[in-house]
Amino acid sequence: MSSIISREELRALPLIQQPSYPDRRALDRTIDSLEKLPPLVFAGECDDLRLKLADVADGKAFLLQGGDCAETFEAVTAENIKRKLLVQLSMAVVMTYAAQVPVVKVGRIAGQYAKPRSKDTETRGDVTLPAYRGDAINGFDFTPEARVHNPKRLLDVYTSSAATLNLVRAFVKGGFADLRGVHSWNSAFVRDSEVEAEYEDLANEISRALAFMVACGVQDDSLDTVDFYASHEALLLEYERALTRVDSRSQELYGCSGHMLWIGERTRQLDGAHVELLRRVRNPLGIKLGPTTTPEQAIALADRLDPDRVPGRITFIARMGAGKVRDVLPGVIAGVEATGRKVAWVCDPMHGNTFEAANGYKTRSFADVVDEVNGFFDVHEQLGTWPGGLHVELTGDDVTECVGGVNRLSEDDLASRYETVCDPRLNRNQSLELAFTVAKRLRSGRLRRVNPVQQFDAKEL
Ligand SMILES: O=C[C@H](O)[C@H](O)COP(=O)(O)O
Ligand SMILES: C=C(OP(=O)(O)O)C(=O)O
Repeated sequence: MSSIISREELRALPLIQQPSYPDRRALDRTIDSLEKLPPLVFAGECDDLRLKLADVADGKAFLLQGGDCAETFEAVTAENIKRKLLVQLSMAVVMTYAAQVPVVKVGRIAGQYAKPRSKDTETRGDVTLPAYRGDAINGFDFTPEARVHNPKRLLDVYTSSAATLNLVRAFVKGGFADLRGVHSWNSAFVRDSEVEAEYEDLANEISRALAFMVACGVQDDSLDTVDFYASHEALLLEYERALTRVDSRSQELYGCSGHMLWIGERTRQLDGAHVELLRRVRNPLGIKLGPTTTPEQAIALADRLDPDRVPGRITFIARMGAGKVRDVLPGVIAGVEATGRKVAWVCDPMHGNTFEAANGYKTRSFADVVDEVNGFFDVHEQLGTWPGGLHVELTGDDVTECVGGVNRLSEDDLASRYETVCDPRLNRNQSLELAFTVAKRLRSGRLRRVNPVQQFDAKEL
């Protein structure tokens, strides 16, 4: 059984991508407060998600993990939370119905407030200031005051995450996610594209199928609610350590800041502090794998973080880029599979496909995103392994941050609604379009070999 790492032990480890607080005593006071606060999630919920991810690893379910690149405190409003949920529920229903595979729903939500950055500073004209590292650390405004690293923000992360989780739980358990409302999930938006028409057709089909079930006397309460889990990058070691708790049932440790925690591409060093912290907790873990990943690295990470090979513990999130996925991913998958270990393989088609547009906006092309997703499916088809899921930066809003997609956004369009504080997200239409792309690949691939009726579980809709 693992023990909670002490503050001193943690601070002695090789730390990267961490804030540099000018006032260490203020940090300690904040950590004292966080340690006393209740956990944000219950260990049993983390176990439930781990079991569902074991099904993903086993080829029996598909993971949809999505949300903002960086959440902000300002955006914690009922309307924003509702829209984030709606886009993910809509995507999940597209994939579930079209592909007839249960979709495990996990948000990049209620904790995604810290960002690793390529550079410590940002320069505008002749002014250079600390880079914005997420609301957990400093402010987005380009002023010296806002950019100071302030530990008190960690308490705002806690309260914002708690408020978000509270509403998410109320929505998904309180009738908002009732499948019979599938039409209304998108009705708040103007219907202006082919992808929305495609969604409307699918919603009609689902409504007819439900009416048919009712006519046959099938009344299933499990259609009323869904399970929706929270995840974020466990980047801020002081915060994650302070929210580590002992589960009273099992005496095991859990990271209680979110159900699923992931380790980023920049902080997955085998002997680094992030791996050390997360190896001690029992949550399901994501590990980002970029284009330089070797099979040996992936195997070593899995062995270190999951020596007991607990089903559902490890999700490898490949973010290799459209140009590399077909070359690099097969060796990594083959290497890990050859050890006999079962992990969930998930595609993040965002982080390997970022570029700067001619007008200076950081963007991604929807065509590259689709190409990486297709590459991911191609690789799994060739290897006979299960393409277990999708990890995307997205929003339910009609922003203009990624070029292309059904509305054919150009680089000139980016300025009109570029709202992300870090990386560009798919907007609502691009997200739905991607869901249809994935659904088609799922339907035409692995599902040819299984009996869809055996896979169908109404609870997972
Ligand atoms: O989301 C991922 C990283 O935080 C982000 O891509 C870093 O962006 P940068 O290269 O602009 O620092
Ligand atoms: C920083 C992120 O990704 P990566 O570690 O893959 O760059 C992220 O998903 O927010």
